[in-house]
Amino acid sequence: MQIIGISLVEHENCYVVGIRPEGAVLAGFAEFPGGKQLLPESTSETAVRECREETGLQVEALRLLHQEQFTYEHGEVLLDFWQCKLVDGQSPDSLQAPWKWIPRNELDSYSFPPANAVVLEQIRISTPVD
Ligand SMILES: Nc1nc2c([nH]c(=O)n2[C@@H]2O[C@H](COP(=O)(O)OP(=O)(O)OP(=O)(O)O)[C@@H](O)[C@H]2O)c(=O)[nH]1
Repeated sequence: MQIIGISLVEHENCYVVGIRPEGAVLAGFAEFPGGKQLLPESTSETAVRECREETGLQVEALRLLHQEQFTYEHGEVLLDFWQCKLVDGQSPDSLQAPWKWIPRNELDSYSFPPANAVVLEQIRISTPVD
C-alpha cells in the first residue's frame, strides 16, 4: 500500500488546488498538493515537502484532518490529509502556476478523486482558520 501525504493549504478561506496532468494517474481530476511518503519522513513532512516542490509555497502542517484508505485500479493508498497554513512571511502570491487559490465555496465545482469525498465534506462544514 502506498502512503500519501496531502496538504490542505488554507489562507483567507481559499485552498490551493491543481489539476492532475496528462500521463499521471487520475489525469484531469482536481487535486491538493501531495505525493508519496519517502521514508523516514512522516506524512506531515511529506505534505510540507510536496507542497513546496509542487507549488513553491512553504507551509506548516497544523493537524491531521482526515485519514482515508482507498483502493484504486492503480493500487491501494492510505491518504493522510494535513490541514496546513502558510509559514510566517510566506506570501500567497508565491503560488506557482498552474496551481490556484480556490475559494472554499467553489471547491464543489471541481471534480476531485473519489478518495477526497469525506475530507471535502469536512472542509465544507469547517470554520476558517484566519
Ligand atoms: N496529490 C494528491 N494525490 C491524491 C489526491 N487524492 C487522491 O486520491 N490522490 C492519490 O494519491 C496518490 C498520489 O500519488 P502521486 O502520483 O500524485 O504522488 P507523487 O507526486 O509522489 O508521484 P510521482 O512522483 O511518482 O509522480 C495517487 O494515487 C492519487 O490518485 C489529492 O487530492 N492530491
